[in-house]
Amino acid sequence: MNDDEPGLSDLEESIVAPVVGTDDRAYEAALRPRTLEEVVGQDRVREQLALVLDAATARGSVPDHVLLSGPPGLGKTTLAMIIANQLSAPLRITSGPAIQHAGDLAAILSGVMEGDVVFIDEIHRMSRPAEELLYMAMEDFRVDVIVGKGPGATAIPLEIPPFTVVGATTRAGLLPSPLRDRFGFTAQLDYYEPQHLQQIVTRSAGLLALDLTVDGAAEIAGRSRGTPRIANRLLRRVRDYAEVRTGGVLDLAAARTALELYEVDDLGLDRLDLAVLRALCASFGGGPVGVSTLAVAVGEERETVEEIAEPYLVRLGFLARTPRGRVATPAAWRHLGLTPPAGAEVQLSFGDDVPGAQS
Ligand SMILES: Nc1ncnc2c1ncn2[C@@H]1O[C@H](COP(=O)(O)OP(=O)(O)OP(=O)(O)O)[C@@H](O)[C@H]1O
Ligand SMILES: [Mg+2]
Repeated sequence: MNDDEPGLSDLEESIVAPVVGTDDRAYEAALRPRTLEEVVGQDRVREQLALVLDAATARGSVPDHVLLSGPPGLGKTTLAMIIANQLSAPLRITSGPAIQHAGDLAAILSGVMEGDVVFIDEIHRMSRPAEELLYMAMEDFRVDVIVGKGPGATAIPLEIPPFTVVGATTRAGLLPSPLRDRFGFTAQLDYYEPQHLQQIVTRSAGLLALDLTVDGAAEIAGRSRGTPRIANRLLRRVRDYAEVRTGGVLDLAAARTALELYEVDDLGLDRLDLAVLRALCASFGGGPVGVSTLAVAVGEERETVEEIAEPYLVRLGFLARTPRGRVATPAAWRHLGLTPPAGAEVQLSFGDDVPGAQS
């Protein structure tokens, strides 16, 4: 995992964290859709991808390189596996952090066979020299293998057969544009609608042979923050509860009680999210307040507040990052059962998303 990214241990502990946790892995393999038809939601991406793959198959050529971009847990790895599956092609899996030297990538690419799919997860974390090698391989199907060291080193060009790179990134903005430009197709994954999440947990319940009712599924979906990975994780917590307390029926009451027990509220806010909102409204009158001050008030690192709690609060329209600091919106006050002060609307006119705004 990405040890260098702040607050990750907190992320993994949290039940509503979008990133993969240790107990997700075993389940995810079983719950992953294996074909495009099984993928729920993301209709546009699914149609576009189907077209790219079908056209290549019809032409008897390899498809364009594909970049999958979007927040954690929305299905990038799933789609990469499906691409290889639909092409009946072997999938070679690697990741940006694993490719620190151009030679690491050269070693992988020099073993590629015609039509292989090379999946590079977290592609934005590759080293610069490796990126440069990748451009060339993607465009010209050629890599320069460096033989020897220092001034005597020579580059031996090596042809590689046509293949397809599937890159995945949570931070498309960090990809240098020459690399981005070499992908013929970019799929931008977006957060899921509640009805799609409901379909996803219903499907997962079927695969796990669970007795999940329609309203139970809707309840879990509503608390899943638009993210299939979270939906599947909440489903497992509700299952635990149901097995022990309700004889195995995952209905609305079981879902509600279980998720309240795990401190996931009806919008999917957890303890940290609520602590941030409460501090902002109750201790700082709704702001503006600097993020560092806010972090101290909830007893967390600034990074934890900024990267774990805030993105979803901003997405919900509960918190605004203004040049003068963080501000609670009237919706946030109301979610806490508080009355927004007069003028809460006015404060928002400072702007709504200024990353790195005053702290
Ligand atoms: N469209 C979907 N339909 C059904 N299940 C899905 C869908 N998308 C994702 N999932 C489920 O969510 C889980 C997480 O998806 P996946 O691992 O593909 O996310 P990711 O985008 O690769 O995340 P990360 O950025 O952390 O690598 C999968 O195991 C799968 O069960
Ligand atoms: Mg992934």
